[in-house]
Amino acid sequence: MTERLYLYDTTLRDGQQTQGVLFSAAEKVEIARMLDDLGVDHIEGGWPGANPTDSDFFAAAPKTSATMTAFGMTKRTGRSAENDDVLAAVVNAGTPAVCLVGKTHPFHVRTALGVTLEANLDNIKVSVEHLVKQGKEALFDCEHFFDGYDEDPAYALACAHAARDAGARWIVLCDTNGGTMPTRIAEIVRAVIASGVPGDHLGIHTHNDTEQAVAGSLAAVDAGARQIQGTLNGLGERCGNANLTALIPTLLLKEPYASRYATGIDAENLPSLMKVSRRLDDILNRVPRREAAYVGASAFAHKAGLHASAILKDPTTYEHVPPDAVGNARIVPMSNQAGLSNLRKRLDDLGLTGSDAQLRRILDIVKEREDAGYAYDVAAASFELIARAELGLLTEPFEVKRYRVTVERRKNKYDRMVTVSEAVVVVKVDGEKRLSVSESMDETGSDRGPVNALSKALAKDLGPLQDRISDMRLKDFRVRIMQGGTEAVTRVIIDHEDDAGRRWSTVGVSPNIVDASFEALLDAVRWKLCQAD
Ligand SMILES: CC(=O)SCCNC(=O)CCNC(=O)[C@H](O)C(C)(C)COP(=O)(O)OP(=O)(O)OC[C@H]1O[C@@H](n2cnc3c(N)ncnc32)[C@H](O)[C@@H]1OP(=O)(O)O
Ligand SMILES: CC(=O)C(=O)O
Repeated sequence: MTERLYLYDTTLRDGQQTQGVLFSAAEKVEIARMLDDLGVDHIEGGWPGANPTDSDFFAAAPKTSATMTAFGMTKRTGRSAENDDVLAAVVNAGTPAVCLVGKTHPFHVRTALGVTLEANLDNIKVSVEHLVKQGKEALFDCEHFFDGYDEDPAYALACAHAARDAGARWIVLCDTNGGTMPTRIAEIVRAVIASGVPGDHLGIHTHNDTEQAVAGSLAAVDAGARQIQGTLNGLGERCGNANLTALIPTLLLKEPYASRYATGIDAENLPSLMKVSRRLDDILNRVPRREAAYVGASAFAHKAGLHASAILKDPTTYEHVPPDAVGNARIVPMSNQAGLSNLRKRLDDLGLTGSDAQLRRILDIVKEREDAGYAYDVAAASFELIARAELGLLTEPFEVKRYRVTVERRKNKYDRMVTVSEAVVVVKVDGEKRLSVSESMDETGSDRGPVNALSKALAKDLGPLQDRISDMRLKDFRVRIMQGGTEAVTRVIIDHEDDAGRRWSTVGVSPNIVDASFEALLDAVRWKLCQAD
């Protein structure tokens, strides 16, 4: 008989507490949809009232099968729950569930809140009762529970019971500072269950300060907790939270969890995990962690000769789960054979074939260029151009003779200082030179920057080819400085789409951001023309 384990995602709240992470409301909506498609049970959307972005998100929160949850803190001492404006903003966010954090460690009650232990207990009780009265599913995050339990078990338990008696559906034990060992987490979870909080009302929320957040969560489950809180890619305050991107496959694929528990994640959905993880990195403009468990690019990369040779005989020799179970792929980077196998598959998908010599040449070019900073896994259109060129299947219908971009700060006709970029591109089509000039101003008079000017100039007049590129639209532009220091180069990835619904990505690399951008823009036009061919 399988028991239900519940997954509570806090990417949009604790994940947003990661240094350097700042989601827009629209990005939060996209991430919430991804989480919902994945199948988590709760989505903690943020703290309504704490900042305009979180308030905007809740005002237009997407409809989800997962329970959308607003986060906040217990009411402050000296006012009623009804009159606490911070609590009111959380309760009024319109979510079916609310999770409130409260202190459970006497040291924090005295030092951080500066109130008596009794007043804190009353704040917990009254705040949770207030949620229940409003018809909310109430969750109570017991902040610093494990450290609090070690100082004063009776008080930590009293806080958990105050919330439970007030009607909280979930009592979530938090290892807020992330320093508790998994064995101690298990002991304390067992003690909480023995005190009368049933395991199917107990959650675990761990931080990764000793790189054991996932282990701590599993220890809590082994001890009887039935809700796990975590984040995609392990985002979160300081060193992060329990990484759901690692926990989810472990729960679905590893014993004793796979046969003992059911989660809301459909096994058929598991292969979408890698895409979800990459999309989050993409939104954050972060380089995906290659060594990430299950979803990292290196998670199934077999570099050592001994490993590579055995893998080709039977992949289970060096793989603990099949890579496609999580949407990942096997890579054998040091083996020519394995490299060619991968390449053949990609060319096959494009309806292309070539000789072994041609394929080896393509492989060498890709490897050399990736070593120089190109990234063909996220720029498939640029890869296709390399492959077509080497296979003799690419015609170049125009040639770029030169281009120039200038950036000028000047007064406009309303006597306001504005920045304007101007781009000039000279191309040769059918033996005829064509010069195009474009500015970076859009129709509203706003400056769209030098790359926009360059893009418009390049696509402005390709003479007889113009009709074939006129529906191209630049959708996204991502810049990353690679390597750093004096060796730094800039990598630019540009996404385009067209009226046929195609979306394609191209890459450019150079020490100069304008050159890198132009290379990516040029590849985009060349790819579009070769599709039309
Ligand atoms: C463990 C966690 O990760 S919990 C989540 C923490 N997340 C965040 O803090 C992000 C969002 N926070 C914010 O935007 C702001 O801190 C706000 C809007 C919530 C509050 O801002 P401010 O009113 O300016 O207060 P400030 O942040 O300086 O201090 C927090 C206040 O809450 C009090 N407080 C902290 N925890 C609790 C609690 N569980 N219940 C009641 N009050 C609490 C503190 O004692 C402090 O009050 P004080 O200034 O009277 O001592
Ligand atoms: C609530 C929370 O994020 C913590 O205690 O870590």
